Amino acid sequence: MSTNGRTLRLVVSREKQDSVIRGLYLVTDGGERLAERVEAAIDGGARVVQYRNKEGNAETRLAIGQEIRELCARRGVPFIVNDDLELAKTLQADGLHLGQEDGDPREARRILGPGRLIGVSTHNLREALEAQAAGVDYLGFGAMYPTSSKEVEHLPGPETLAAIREQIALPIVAIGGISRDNGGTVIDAGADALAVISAVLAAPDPALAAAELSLLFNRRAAPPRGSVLTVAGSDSGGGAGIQADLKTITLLGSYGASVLTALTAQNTRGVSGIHGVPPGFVAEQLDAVLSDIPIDTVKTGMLFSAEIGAAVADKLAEYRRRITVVDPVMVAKGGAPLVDRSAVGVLKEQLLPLTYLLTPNIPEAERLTGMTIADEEGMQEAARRLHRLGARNVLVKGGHLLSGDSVDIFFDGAAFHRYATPRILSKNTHGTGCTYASAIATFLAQGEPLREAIGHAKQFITAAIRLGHPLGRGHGPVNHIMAAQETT
Ligand SMILES: Cc1ncc(COP(=O)(O)OP(=O)(O)O)c(N)n1
Ligand SMILES: Cc1nc(C(=O)O)sc1CCOP(=O)(O)O
Ligand SMILES: [Mg+2]
Repeated sequence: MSTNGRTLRLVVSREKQDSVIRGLYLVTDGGERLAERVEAAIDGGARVVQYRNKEGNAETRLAIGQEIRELCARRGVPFIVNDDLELAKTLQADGLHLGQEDGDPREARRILGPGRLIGVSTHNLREALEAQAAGVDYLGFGAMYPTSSKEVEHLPGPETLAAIREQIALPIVAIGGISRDNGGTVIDAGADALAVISAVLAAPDPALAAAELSLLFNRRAAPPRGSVLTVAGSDSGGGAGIQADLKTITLLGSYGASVLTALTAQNTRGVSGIHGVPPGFVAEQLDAVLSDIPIDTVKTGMLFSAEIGAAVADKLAEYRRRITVVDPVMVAKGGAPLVDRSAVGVLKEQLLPLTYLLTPNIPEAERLTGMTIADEEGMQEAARRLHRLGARNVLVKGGHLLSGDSVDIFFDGAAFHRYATPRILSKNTHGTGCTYASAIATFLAQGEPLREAIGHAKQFITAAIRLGHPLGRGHGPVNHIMAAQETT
């Protein structure tokens, strides 16, 4: 592997835990702007790139291969060629991937020489054991699910992967129909890497798609699993804000870091004073954390002013944070305003386009859209409008609608999903929104796909309200610790 002109020999280890074959393994498609999309996927977290080109003449395949080869060398990402041993040699690839009909891996190893990665496509235990005996460095195994990217003859699925896992010591790269919603299941079945074409390269934002898939591997991390940065205000009463966020993140099993945007003198009865943190110091806190600590997801709460909102948006963009849950805090439980009018404008113009999931309650959704929301249909329309304003995904929380179950409406730009739990009548609901959004950010950081993370967080917040603290003379806090014990 050559990087910046220096030639670094790729250290190939066949020990599974030391192998570079892990995480998101991107396989190229035949589309336009391939290098641009591959680089975006690398930005998002792709750790290996396989150049797979079944079309075009030799000259075209070589030219495109050279472009991707140079990109991978520049970014320090292993570059593997599919099918074609000669092309792998010409491009000085870091490895070669062979199908069952693409030649003998032993011969490929002899010709490519030591220190190159050799992988073989397998579809059942016999093929897997044969490849392992032939001394390859990793196995492809598929297809996991039906796919439109290839005519597959075999569909062993994650169940068969789980069944062969214990007999295979090599890294297993699962492939076929893998997406953000099913990738977790494939990892749980034993895959060390997810090979993906269309879920990343055909996505409107390949970097975000790669980030979502890469995050799934935190399912395997040791505790504290995943890291969450909360950017919010301090609630001296401890029930909401940074305090609620860090309790939630920690009690659910992740690592929490925090950036303060404001100090509030607050208790269960309301807010008696607010001091905003100087925007430049909010930016300085964000630099301190994001320049040093590997943060998986970000959750924002009270931003207080337009200047602070702009500083947060600038830093999220600068550090390319893609998985950000934005809880558009506007009013405290007791009715005190927590943002000024200009802050709402910055939230809409600068923060929403950087938002992975927006979690407004009804009043916040009404303020952001100018609508009046009286029922689920209104919630759906609000979600559509907020998605059009730039939020990738929207969860409109129905807690303020006073009838029936507590229903939240999710929209991802294509489909709606309804989360309903029994409504719990309690006055001890201080910090509900902060806690819910932090729980979603935490479960995302732990490698749960978005819709699963929301459902898990909905169960958690419902328990936290049900077990709420009758603390103080006003709205008591939800019960983070007992809810965590019940839902983790
Ligand atoms: C990791 C990985 N697994 C499987 C494949 C499939 O390769 P392909 O050349 O498309 O088909 P076969 O030759 O294996 O039948 C792959 N490219 N990468
Ligand atoms: C290239 C390939 N090989 C498979 C196998 O089962 O060996 S499935 C497949 C297609 C993978 O594309 P997508 O991520 O778009 O489903
Ligand atoms: Mg092949």
